[in-house]
Amino acid sequence: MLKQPLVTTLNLKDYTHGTSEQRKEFAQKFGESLRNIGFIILEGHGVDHNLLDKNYDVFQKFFGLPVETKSKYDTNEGGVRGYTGFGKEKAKDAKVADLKEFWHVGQQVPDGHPLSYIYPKNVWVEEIPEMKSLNLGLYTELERVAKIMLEALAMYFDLRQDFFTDMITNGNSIIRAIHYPPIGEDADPNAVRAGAHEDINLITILPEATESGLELLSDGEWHPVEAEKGQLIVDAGDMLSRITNEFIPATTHRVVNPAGAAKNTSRFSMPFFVHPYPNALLQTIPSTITDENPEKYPTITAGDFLYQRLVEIGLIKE
Ligand SMILES: O=C(O)CCC(=O)C(=O)O
Ligand SMILES: [Fe+2]
Repeated sequence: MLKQPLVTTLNLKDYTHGTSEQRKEFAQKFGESLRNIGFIILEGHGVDHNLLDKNYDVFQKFFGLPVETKSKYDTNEGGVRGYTGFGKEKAKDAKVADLKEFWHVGQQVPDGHPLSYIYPKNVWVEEIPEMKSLNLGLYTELERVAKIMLEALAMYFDLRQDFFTDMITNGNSIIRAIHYPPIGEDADPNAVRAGAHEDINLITILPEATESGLELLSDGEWHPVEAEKGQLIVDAGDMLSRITNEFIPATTHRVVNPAGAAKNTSRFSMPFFVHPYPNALLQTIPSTITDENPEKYPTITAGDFLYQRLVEIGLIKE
């Protein structure tokens, strides 16, 4: 018998263009796959490959700038906008920092919007003026896909259609463009590109990275997760796990260091972390509370939960 792949591939067109039966089937498979392994691979999402390529181009240009130039864009705003240099972030409970530098693009709300006083402003790079519209175009597209996925998830849980999408409208979602440089001779032998961790947010959408290395942990074993060109990887984070009373796991994953000649190659990725707005309540979905699985977590706001986790990973000092 053919071995089933660990991570299920789904086609979003079955939901966006399908009959009501196909939509239901998509929602069912999506929910079940997240439930089983916390990850799926997505096709048919309509994100233009040119847009992804062009974003990779500008991010590579940015990370190639001299350190002094990049540092101008380090806002020290808890690492949530602009540039964060090497050695700042480590996985929760890890002893050494990850081997990466990154760039964050957050939600844009109009001036005067209540959240405009809460969200730090995005930072744009003088040296690469085309970066702004490309990054915002990518943000809009990944947010569009996120909303469809979360609408399907609401169907899976028999919730009103906009249960999750209301939470992420003007949400604190963020694109994180990451550069993992070549592994130098002087690298700390204990340091990895991204240490084992769970994502903090509801779901994460990961366009395919420029190199392999992503792995997920299942039944105590690490398994590579590879997306082909044009596919997106989608995984569940702690916030989703929390409000589903751990019915959906936030699966642990990591990015391993390459071996051999690949050591000399940089790796770039650009996950989109889908977050609720800060005052949204992370409250257990009632249907996930049963006699065998009593409610595990008290209600907390998304903002308070995020703050706790950013302290744990070293991006905010208490
Ligand atoms: O770089 C990747 O492929 C994944 C990175 C990741 O898991 C994260 O930043 O949370
Ligand atoms: Fe992650």
